[in-house]
Amino acid sequence: MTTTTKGLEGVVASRSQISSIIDDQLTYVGYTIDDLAENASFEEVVFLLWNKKLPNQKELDAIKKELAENMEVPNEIYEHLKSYDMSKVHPMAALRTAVSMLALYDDEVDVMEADANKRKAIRIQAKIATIVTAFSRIRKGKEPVKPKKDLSYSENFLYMLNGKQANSIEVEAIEKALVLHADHELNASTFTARVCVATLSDVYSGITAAIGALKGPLHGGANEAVMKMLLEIGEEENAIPYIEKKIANKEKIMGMGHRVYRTGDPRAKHLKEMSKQLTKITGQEKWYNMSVEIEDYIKKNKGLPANVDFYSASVYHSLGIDYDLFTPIFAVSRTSGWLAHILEQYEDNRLIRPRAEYIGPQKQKYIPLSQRS
Ligand SMILES: CC(=O)SCCNC(=O)CCNC(=O)[C@H](O)C(C)(C)COP(=O)(O)OP(=O)(O)OC[C@H]1O[C@@H](n2cnc3c(N)ncnc32)[C@H](O)[C@@H]1OP(=O)(O)O
Ligand SMILES: O=C([O-])CC(=O)C(=O)O
Repeated sequence: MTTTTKGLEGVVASRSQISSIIDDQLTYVGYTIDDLAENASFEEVVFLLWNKKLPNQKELDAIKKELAENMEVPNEIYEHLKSYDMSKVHPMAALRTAVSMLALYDDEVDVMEADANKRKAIRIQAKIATIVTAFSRIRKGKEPVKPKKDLSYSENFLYMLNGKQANSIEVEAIEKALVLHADHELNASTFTARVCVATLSDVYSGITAAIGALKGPLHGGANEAVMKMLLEIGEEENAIPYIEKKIANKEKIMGMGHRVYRTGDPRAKHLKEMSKQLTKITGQEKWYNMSVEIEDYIKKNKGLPANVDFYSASVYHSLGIDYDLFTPIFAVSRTSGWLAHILEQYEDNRLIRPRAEYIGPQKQKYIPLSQRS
């Protein structure tokens, strides 16, 4: 064994037909993220990622119907969510547990045939939106709202979150955010999902593991951290002194930098524009202005670009969403990508098992407990 690459940087660990990042351009099955963000619905993207082709009208109607019809979750999940001490539970921890729990109510959980796995994919994608929104309502002392079969995925998400039908601006924003976050090659949580199911473990295990990986602040958890930072800064004039202090203390600025992108994250410009428009509509321009100042400063002084998590923070905040729900919303979207990768992994599976370079002590002699200092 020779080379070790810390963090597996630059290591190509899998082949995939789902999404690519080439020369800082992101595509899903060869369609640019710009094209999809401007034109595609979330359901179209889900179909695309799972079937490697865009749906025709009949296929789109079918997947929309299947998702809407499978959104309800077993009562036991609601009861479990209601049993938590909400002052202590992060929604990503609740989501991780609830998705794992869903497996207990799926009769096909260990049926490993391709068709059964696709049916489970629909059920998980449908139900994850319900779990996130139910958690949010329950902790506010409200009853969960049942999904409506005639609403789209994004409409249902907002309907279940707020208990009323969303306006077109809100739906458009969530739809675009879901499209932008759906897949991203072999990011940490997707790799986690693939490693998990490559043991031939079930789909629910793969998604549960992926949620755990997304939760961390170096990955999906960064969008929540960005909003906390903006709130801590408070006013535009505090932004640069705050950032300068962090940089002087060698702290990282959340939402900045990326393992793969060098010139910029192609999703960030869409979220930046959304942030500009939404903060204007809602009279909260300071979050956008502050974000632009920070982005410019970090680009100039550290050469780092904003990533997908940076402007999504002010987008979700201007929609009135609690900041600890930002990463769960990322998970709702990314579930579509995780599922695509899980299905792809099963199609041509081999156990994923790299090696470690041992750098610990060698040839030690066992010392009996009584002789140890
Ligand atoms: C959806 C997503 O997962 S997108 C990423 C979300 N994560 C974040 O936004 C967290 C902040 N960003 C980071 O921590 C990193 O940029 C990562 C984890 C995204 C990528 O990291 P890596 O490629 O592993 O870079 P690494 O962490 O090794 O940093 C390399 C150098 O850049 C610096 N750096 C990287 N990101 C940042 C940042 N956000 N702020 C300040 N400095 C940074 C590091 O301090 C380090 O500097 P040094 O060489 O002087 O020690
Ligand atoms: O690809 C990565 O490393 C992180 C990322 O941007 C994502 O998962 O969307």
